[in-house]
Amino acid sequence: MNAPSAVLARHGTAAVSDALDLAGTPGGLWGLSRQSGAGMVVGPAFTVRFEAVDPGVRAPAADFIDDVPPGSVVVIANEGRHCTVWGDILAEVAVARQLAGTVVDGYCRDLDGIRELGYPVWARGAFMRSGKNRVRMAAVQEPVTVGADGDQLTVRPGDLVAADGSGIVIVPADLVDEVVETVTRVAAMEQQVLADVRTGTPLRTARVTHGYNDIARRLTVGGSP
Ligand SMILES: O=C([O-])CC(=O)C(=O)O
Ligand SMILES: [Mg+2]
Repeated sequence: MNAPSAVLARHGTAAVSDALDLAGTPGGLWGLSRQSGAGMVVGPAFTVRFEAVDPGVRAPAADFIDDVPPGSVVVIANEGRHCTVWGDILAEVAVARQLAGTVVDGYCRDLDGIRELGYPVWARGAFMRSGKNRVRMAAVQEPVTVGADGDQLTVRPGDLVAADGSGIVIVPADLVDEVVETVTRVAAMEQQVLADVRTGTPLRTARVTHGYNDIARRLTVGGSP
């Protein structure tokens, strides 16, 4: 894990999201939640895009996993289609390759096996219907569009993916240094608020003292309320 990833990994996605709000950039990936694994995962995105095939057209399972560098987070754009593009065989290879985790804008299967492996996966949910002959891999390592309900983001190869129990945040590669600096300040401010309330200061006072709500002052871009 490189230095910026290690800093972000010390904080949660909430602090990273607040830092992106301050940068005026939407980063939260709507509609996906953790399916397996634990803790905070941070790593550069390795992107994969799937497209639907017409009925009757043969489409084999996608072979990309052997090319993913260790430490990466695989980000699979499957537009929430009702078929899977991730399962326990892929997860076992991912563990062996020391990948950080997988984010599927769609569904995964073999979830019990993936949980036994302890491999971190985020997805819209679990569903067992195969993607074979329903979707095919259309691109790897190109920008992809992900997110449900029209609340979408572009993820570019090498953007940092940070994910925990609250969901996934995408940090654009050119904002990593700024976000690392801001997230450290956001987390320090929250620790000061907590320290004050633990010694009896009313929360409203502690928030004013430490500028808790200033965090929203540049929240002007993107992200549904
Ligand atoms: O076809 C899939 O969705 C992947 C799969 O089951 C596996 O990796 O075990
Ligand atoms: Mg399987």
